[in-house]
Amino acid sequence: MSAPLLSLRGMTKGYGPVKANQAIDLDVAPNSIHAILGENGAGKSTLMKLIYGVEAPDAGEVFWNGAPVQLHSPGEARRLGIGMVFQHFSLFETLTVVENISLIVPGKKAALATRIRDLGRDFGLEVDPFAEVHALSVGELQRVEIIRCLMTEPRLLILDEPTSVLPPQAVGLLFDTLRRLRDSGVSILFISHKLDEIQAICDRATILRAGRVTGNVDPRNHDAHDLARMMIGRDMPPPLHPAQVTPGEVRLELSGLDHQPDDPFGVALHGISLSLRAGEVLGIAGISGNGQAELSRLISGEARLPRSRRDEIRMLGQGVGHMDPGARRALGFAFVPEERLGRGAVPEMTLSDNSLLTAHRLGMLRHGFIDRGREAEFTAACIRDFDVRTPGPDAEAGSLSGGNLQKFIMGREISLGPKLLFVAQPTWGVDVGAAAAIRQRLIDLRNDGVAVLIISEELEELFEVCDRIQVMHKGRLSASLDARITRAEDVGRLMIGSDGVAA
Ligand SMILES: Nc1ncnc2c1ncn2[C@@H]1O[C@H](COP(=O)(O)OP(=O)(O)OP(=O)(O)O)[C@@H](O)[C@H]1O
Repeated sequence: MSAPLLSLRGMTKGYGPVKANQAIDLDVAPNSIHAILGENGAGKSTLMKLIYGVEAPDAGEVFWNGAPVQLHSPGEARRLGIGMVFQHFSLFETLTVVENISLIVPGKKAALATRIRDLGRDFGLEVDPFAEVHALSVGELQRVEIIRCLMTEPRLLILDEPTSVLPPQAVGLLFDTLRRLRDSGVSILFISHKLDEIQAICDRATILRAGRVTGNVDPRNHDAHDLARMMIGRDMPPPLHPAQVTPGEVRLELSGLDHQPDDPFGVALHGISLSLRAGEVLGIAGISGNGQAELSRLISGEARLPRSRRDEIRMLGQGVGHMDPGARRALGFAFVPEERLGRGAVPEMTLSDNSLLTAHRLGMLRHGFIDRGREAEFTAACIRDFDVRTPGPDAEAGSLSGGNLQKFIMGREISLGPKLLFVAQPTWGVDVGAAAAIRQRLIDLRNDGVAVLIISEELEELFEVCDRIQVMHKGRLSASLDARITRAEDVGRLMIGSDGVAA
């Protein structure tokens, strides 16, 4: 390898008892796309935070072009030439692209707009500098974030799970951009759980397990199975076996639901109809931003209909359109929202207290007092059954890695023993081994007669677990398709609004 652009030696970082990074060595070559992979909680995000100066290491050295450097803040990292694009975008919706960029990059607006157009042309990141941010698609938002980073002329760009927010069609475009960047002299650190993506685009992969480096390979020389084994330390679980189940009574029914959300940037829903029975998994496919968030809020009860329209959403035999989430949960409904922090869990609270939020009905409240023993027992069982990597029930939810928090929330909701379970993005940010386990759990629930509704952007996932699929596009829901006989391309066509299947 040519002299590395960035070298880490012995990087170590602990959070209390958790050894998030232990003596990590890493060399990133110039002009390379370097993957960091590892299961949930392996220490990937921690390592990126050390490189970007967000966190300080307990021990270890950093070399930039061979010279030792200290990275005390993101500002220092940026001055050296290190940029980072986070998973969660930080743009102001009511400002234009160029206005957003001018908040960080100095210069006159006209000159900035020209640079935005030039970078767009050179790297396949076309976006209108004068477009208002709220009107952009997720793919365009990501382009703006990358452009903003490129304007500081980085030599190393860190991308944290960049494809997890993108619809399938946009992934190829992003990869073209990354290749062009590499060829123009920018190295890229690429975090992803998707092994096929890593093989498609990365020249090098460093694998982490439990905070240590367990492999450093050319991913093109290993198949996905090999990489998964290095990552999780064992073979992947065998494929799923959905049992023959005769669906039972209808547990969720929406009939011709129209809805205009309060949010001025929200998507209006038109004539949404679906029917889900006990012992069935129904999947809602679609590119995010087509009304899934609005539909989720109506089903969970976070958004409500007037009492007179309550029968437009029927759940477990009752019209529930006017009911709040607590009243719906009392009927046997459980729900995992897409946003883990803030809606799925309260980051500042312990896992035990987060259990209480939805599981209090399971005998955790007695005469107005919390039964702490019961609460801790329930939480410990979720942690054990769903392989949540954390010191224990007293850990704060915000201290868990993204994937482990997702496993915890899934575990909590499944442990409620619901009759109707609704999950948005069940395996978002979850590593391959844990994702397979979660999908198996969903199928087991179905086999046990639970009605399961899933919203997911991952078509493969939907085909793996669903009996039927409906596709959301511009606030409308397609007719129901039988997952066993429908082709992915047909769903793909409905996702972009060109109707290739007879509804
Ligand atoms: N601020 C914090 N306080 C306490 N523990 C933390 C903190 N940040 C991370 N950890 C712990 O450090 C370990 C590594 O977490 P990290 O977020 O780096 O993992 P990751 O590989 O990025 O996981 P994922 O794929 O789930 O995002 C985990 O056990 C996590 O719980």
